[in-house]
Amino acid sequence: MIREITDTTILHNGVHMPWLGLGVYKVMEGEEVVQAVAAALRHGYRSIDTASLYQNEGGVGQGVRESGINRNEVFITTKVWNTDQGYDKTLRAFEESRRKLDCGPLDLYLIHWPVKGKYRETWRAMERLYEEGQTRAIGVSNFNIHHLKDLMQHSRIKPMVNQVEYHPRLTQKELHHFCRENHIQLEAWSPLMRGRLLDHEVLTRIARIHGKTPAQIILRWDLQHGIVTIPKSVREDRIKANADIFDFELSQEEMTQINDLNRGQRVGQDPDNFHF
Ligand SMILES: NC(=O)C1=CN([C@@H]2O[C@H](COP(=O)(O)OP(=O)(O)OC[C@H]3O[C@@H](n4cnc5c(N)ncnc54)[C@H](OP(=O)(O)O)[C@@H]3O)[C@@H](O)[C@H]2O)C=CC1
Ligand SMILES: O=C1CO[C@H](CO)[C@@H](O)[C@@H]1O
Repeated sequence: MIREITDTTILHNGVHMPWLGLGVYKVMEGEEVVQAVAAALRHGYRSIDTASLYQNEGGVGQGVRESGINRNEVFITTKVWNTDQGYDKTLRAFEESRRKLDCGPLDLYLIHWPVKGKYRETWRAMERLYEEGQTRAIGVSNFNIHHLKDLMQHSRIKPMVNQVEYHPRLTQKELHHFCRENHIQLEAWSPLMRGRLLDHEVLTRIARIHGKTPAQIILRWDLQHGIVTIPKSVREDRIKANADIFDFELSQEEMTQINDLNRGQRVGQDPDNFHF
C-alpha cells in the first residue's frame, strides 16, 4: 500500500503550506511567468515561490489572479533581497513586493540570505509584518544551524520555514535534523540540481522500476523526507510531470540509495562563504 502524503504540511503556527510548489527563478517577467504560473495551477500546484530578486512578482500575481482559483487556495512566497535588509528597508521592500504581487496578504515572507549584521533587524521587521497580519507566515532561507540558533536567541518568533539548497548531492543531514527538532519546515531549492543529475544511473534505474522519470524520483524522495519542494520549469509537460509524484512510493532501500548520492556538493553559493 502506498503511504499517502497529504497536499500540505502544517507549519508551527498552524498555517498549511503545500508540499509542492513551482519555483520561478530565471522565469521572465510578463508572458513567460504568467504562462508558467497558469500551467502550474492548471496541473494542481497550489504554491508559487518567487523573490524580489527574480523580478517577476508582477507576473506571478497576474497568473494567480487570472487563474480563477480562490486566492486563499494558493500559497505565495516571496523574499526580501540582501540589499534591502535592515528594519525600515525590509518594511519598504515588503510593501513593494506586495504592490507588485497585488494579491492581498502574503502567505510566506522569507529572508533570502543571512546577511551578517543585518538579519536580526530584518527579522524584527518580519515579526512586525506577521503580527500585523500582512503575511501569514515568516521564515528564512540559506540559514545554517548557527544562523538559526542566533536568530532564535535574539527574537520572539521562531522561523516557520528554512528554504535551502537540497538535492541528492547535498542532503544537509544535520540541518534537516535541527529543523525537524525545532519544528522549522525545511524547503528544498534547486531540488533537481538544475537538471545536472537526471541521468545518474541510480536515479534512472529507480525511475524505470516505478515507471517514473528521474525528476519525479527526486521530488518523491523530498516528500518522503518531509521536505517541501519547489522545482522550476517553464515547460508545461515538465510542470505537469513534476507534480505527478503522489501515486507511488520509494522503498526504504531506494531512499537509502538516493541518500548515498550525497557529496556535499552545491550548485549555488555557500551561505557561510557568500559575499553579500
Ligand atoms: N532561496 C534561494 O536562495 C533560492 C531559491 N530558489 C528557488 O527554487 C526554485 C527551484 O530551483 P532552480 O534553481 O530553479 O532549479 P531546479 O532544480 O528546480 O531545476 C530547474 C532546471 O531543471 C529543468 N527541469 C525542470 N523540470 C525538469 C524535468 N522534469 N526534466 C528535466 N529538466 C527539468 C528546468 O528547465 P525548464 O524550465 O526548461 O524545464 C531548469 O533548467 C527556483 O526557481 C526558486 O524559486 C532557487 C535558488 C536559490
Ligand atoms: O534565489 C536565488 C536564485 O539562485 C541564485 C543563484 O544561485 C541565488 O543567489 C539566489 O538566492
